Amino acid sequence: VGGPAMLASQKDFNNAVSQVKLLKEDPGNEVKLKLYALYKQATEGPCNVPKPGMLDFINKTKWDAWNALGSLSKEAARQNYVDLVSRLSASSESPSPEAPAADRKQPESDSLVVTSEDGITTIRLNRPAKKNALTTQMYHDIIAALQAASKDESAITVLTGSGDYYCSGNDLTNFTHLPAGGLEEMARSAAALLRDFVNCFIDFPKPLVAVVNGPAVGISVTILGLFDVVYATDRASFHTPFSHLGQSPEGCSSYTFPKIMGSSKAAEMLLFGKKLTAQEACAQGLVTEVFPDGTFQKEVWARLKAYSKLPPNAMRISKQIIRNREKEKLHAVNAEESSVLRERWQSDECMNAIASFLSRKAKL
Ligand SMILES: CCCCCCCCCCC/C=C/C(=O)SCCNC(=O)CCNC(=O)[C@H](O)C(C)(C)COP(=O)(O)OP(=O)(O)OC[C@H]1O[C@@H](n2cnc3c(N)ncnc32)[C@H](O)[C@@H]1OP(=O)(O)O
Repeated sequence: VGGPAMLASQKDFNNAVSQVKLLKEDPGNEVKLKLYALYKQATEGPCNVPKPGMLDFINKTKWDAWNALGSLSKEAARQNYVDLVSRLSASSESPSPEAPAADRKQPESDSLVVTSEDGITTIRLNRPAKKNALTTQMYHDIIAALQAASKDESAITVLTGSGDYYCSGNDLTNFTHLPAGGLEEMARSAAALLRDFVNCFIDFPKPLVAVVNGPAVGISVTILGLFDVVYATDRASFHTPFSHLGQSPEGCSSYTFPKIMGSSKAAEMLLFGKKLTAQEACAQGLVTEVFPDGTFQKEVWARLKAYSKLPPNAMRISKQIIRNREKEKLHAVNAEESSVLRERWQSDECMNAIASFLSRKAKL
């Protein structure tokens, strides 16, 4: 993964502040409140003034919006302000401001489709012929999509798959393109990518929902412990065959799974690769709710559309309260899991398992 994207400069910010005054359309109170909060955060940092009294309604609303930005850095607030103003300027000139993901940098390949509609940003794995196995490019594109979604106007972000599978995990051919530095270099760069990828889920600030439209394997299962809600079709299954592949758990599952389902159920999945049905995963607490396949899409999207109308700041803040105290621990777990896998990927056990799959001798 390349370095962080360049953040907006003070000059960009000043230009955006002037641009706001030239907007042709009134952006409405909610957006004005967001602009106010980002401006305060960008210029003064985290909210540091006493909360106005209950009856001072206007100032209290402004204070709440500023305070909701928590410890967002001045630089990130400046960038968010510039992004918001540039979207507002574009939409006041464009005839179709609601065009899905119009202002979003689209993924590099068609294997990932990102859309924004009805307050929901949807990241769809779109490689159905390969059961949505994750290529190296897809990891990069998902990272970029999550970073964009964390700053966009949507209230909720969803990850789902196209076709009959949710995701068959890491594309095992990722390990067949040996770089000049050989196996060691490949394992090093895979571990760095894995770590960045999982960090994005740990840090994601808005409600994150998995719409599991079919069987899920490997890393697509382990990261579910970092989602806020997981809806599954009754056709889904949940499989983490790490020992079969000579690998070890990732996605913080070595920590989240024992916490969610207790250590012996977690061990059955993570050590012995026991595949869970959707109902079993729900009973273990990994899945929030299971729906009949025939009505899955209709029921889930109707529910998500209703949830996306809830006040977005309240949802963000509630997520922060629920997740923040765990973040440091999760980052440490992610670092450890990635470094253990770096060694595993150089082992004979792992190489033989991958070779077996690729030569069509083994399937899960
Ligand atoms: C140097 C940088 C590298 C960066 C890498 C980043 C590293 C991060 C890695 C994090 C660690 C992740 C771990 C995991 O996710 S472990 C799990 C890995 N997944 C698997 O082992 C699944 C393998 N697939 C199967 O067993 C079966 O395909 C499956 C049971 C999923 C479906 O079986 P079914 O019979 O229904 O369908 P097919 O097998 O015919 O599949 C259709 C085609 O899709 C291809 N396929 C499916 N899954 C994968 C996969 N994971 N990797 C590669 N290819 C996959 C399959 O080969 C078929 O292709 P063809 O039609 O061409 O034959």
